[in-house]
Amino acid sequence: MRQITVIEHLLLHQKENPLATGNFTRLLTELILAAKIISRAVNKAGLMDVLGETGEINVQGEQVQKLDEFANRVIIHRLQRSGVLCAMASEENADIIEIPEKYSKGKYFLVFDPLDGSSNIDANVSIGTIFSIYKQEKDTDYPTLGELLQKGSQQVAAGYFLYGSSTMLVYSTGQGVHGFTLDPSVGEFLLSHPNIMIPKKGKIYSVNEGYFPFWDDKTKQVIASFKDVSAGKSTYSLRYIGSLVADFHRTLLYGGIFMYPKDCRDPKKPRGKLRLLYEANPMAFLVEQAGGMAVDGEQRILDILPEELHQRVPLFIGSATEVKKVLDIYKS
Ligand SMILES: O=P(O)(O)OC[C@H]1O[C@](O)(COP(=O)(O)O)[C@@H](O)[C@@H]1O
Ligand SMILES: [Mg+2]
Ligand SMILES: [Mg+2]
Repeated sequence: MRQITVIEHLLLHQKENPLATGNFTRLLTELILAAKIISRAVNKAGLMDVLGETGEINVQGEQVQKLDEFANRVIIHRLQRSGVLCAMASEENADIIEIPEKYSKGKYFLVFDPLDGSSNIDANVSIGTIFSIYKQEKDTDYPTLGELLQKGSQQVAAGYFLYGSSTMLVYSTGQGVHGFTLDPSVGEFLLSHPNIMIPKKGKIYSVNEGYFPFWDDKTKQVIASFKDVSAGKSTYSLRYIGSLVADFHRTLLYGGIFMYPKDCRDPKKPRGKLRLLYEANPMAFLVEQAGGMAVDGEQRILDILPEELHQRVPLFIGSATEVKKVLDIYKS
C-alpha cells in the first residue's frame, strides 16, 4: 500500500476542500509536530521527569499533572509562532490565549485539551490531545471572547491524537473522518483508517457507574436500559477507561455509546464534568461525520451556543441506535 501522509491526504484526496490552503496545512503541520513531541514524552515518561503532579490546581479546580503542563506549553509555544492563528483557548488556561505582538496573526482559532485522561498518566493507560478549529468571522486584529464562543456546528476541523499502544491522529475537516498512525521509524503519521464510519448499533456502553447514586431518575433509567436483558433486548458489555479520547476511539470503531451524565451531588454543577469546547464539541463533530450522534440528553451538542470558555455539558455520544434510545428516555 502507498504510504500517505496527513498533508498529502488533505491535498490529494480532499481537493475540493476549501481548507486545503497554505494556512490550514501550516496549522495542521505545527499541531502534528507538537503531538509528536508530546508523544515522545509520553512514551519515555518513566525515564523523564514528567510523571506526577505539579502541585498546582488549574482553572477547572483539578490537580495539574506535569504532563498536562508540558503538553500545554508545547502546543502554545509551537502554535503561537505559526502565523495562522488569531487566538487560542486551552482547558488549562483561565482566559483566551492571545498571540503575542511579535508574531504575525492569522484567521483561525485553536481550542484544545492538551492532555486528556490525566488521571491515567502515571498508570501508562491511553491518553490523548483533543483539538478543535474555528474561523474568525470578523476582520480584527484583536478577537474577542465572544467571537471564539461559536456553536460546535461552526467548527471547520476537529480531531484528536491518541497516545495508546500506537500513536494515532483521527481528524475531520468536514469531509469524513480519517485515521493516521504514527510510524516512529519514519516519524510520520501515515493513513491507516480512511473514511471511518461508526456502526449504526453497538454492543458496548461506557459510563462511570460509580456515580450511579448521584444521577437523577431519568439518567438512572437510561443506564438501566443498557442492562435490560428482558425478552428480545440486546445484551451490552460495559467498558470504561476514564480517558475520553480512548473511550471515544473505541466507540467510534466498535460502535455503542459513551456517556458522562450530569451529577446531582452539587446543584451548582448540574452539567456533568466534560467541557463543551475542549471535549464534547470536537468529538461531536467527528461522530456526526462518521454517521453517529452526540446529544446532551435533550439537544444536539453541536447546536449549543457556549456562554463561557470552560462550560461543562452532559454528553451521550456514539451509534445512532443507542443515542436515540437515550433521547427517547429523557423525552418520555
Ligand atoms: O474519573 P471520571 O469522573 O470518570 O472522569 C473521566 C473523564 O475525565 C477526563 O479525564 C477529563 O479530562 P482531563 O483529563 O482532560 O481533565 C476525561 O478524559 C474522562 O472521560
Ligand atoms: Mg479532557
Ligand atoms: Mg486535560
